Amino acid sequence: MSKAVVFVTGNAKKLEEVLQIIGKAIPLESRKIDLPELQGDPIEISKEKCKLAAKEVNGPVLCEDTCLCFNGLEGLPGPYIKWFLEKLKPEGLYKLLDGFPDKTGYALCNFAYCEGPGHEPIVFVGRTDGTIVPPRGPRDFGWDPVFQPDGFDKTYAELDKSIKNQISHRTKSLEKVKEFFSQKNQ
Ligand SMILES: O=P(O)(O)OP(=O)(O)OP(=O)(O)OC[C@H]1O[C@@H](n2cnc3c(O)ncnc32)[C@H](O)[C@@H]1O
Ligand SMILES: [Mg+2]
Repeated sequence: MSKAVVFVTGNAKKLEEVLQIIGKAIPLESRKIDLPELQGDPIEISKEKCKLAAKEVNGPVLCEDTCLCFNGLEGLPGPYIKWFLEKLKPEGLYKLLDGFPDKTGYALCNFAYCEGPGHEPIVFVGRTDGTIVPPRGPRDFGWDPVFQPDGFDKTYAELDKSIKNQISHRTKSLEKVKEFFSQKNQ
């Protein structure tokens, strides 16, 4: 019998969303491990992160790395959003764009799957475009208060969770992950 896939993250809110989105489509175990915050290209970061996770778990793993990219800043903060958010808080993220007329941006979620140590990870990209706005809504998950997805007049934080989970960067990436597992298990 194949080993269960372990989803590795140190972020409880991420895990909560992942479980809501995938339901029973993929039987997952989760493991709370704080993986290093790597630098570089988002795809490469998620691959390297996944290799480290596979080593820790010594078996098949899924992990993901999330970016918030500002078009006015050529894609930054991107994979460094965690530190920007931690230091500047949601207000400061919006203020970063002072002097930059383009307030558009996108949320990126790159899931990566690795069969185990020594295997090359596969990456599944999910992207949702939107606008960076002054913070509105609850503050319980990251930069949700400053991201207003295209086609909505509410931020991720203000939207019902069920709506966020229909349109989010994470959902789009996980749709590809689900497709991959359904092919794999045929
Ligand atoms: O252990 P991992 O999975 O790496 O968890 P993390 O919290 O370190 O997550 P990332 O390295 O992917 O950094 C992404 C940052 O963006 C935040 N974040 C991730 N997904 C988000 C979402 O859907 N909405 C708002 N903020 C999000 C998260 O809290 C981090 O501050
Ligand atoms: Mg991280």
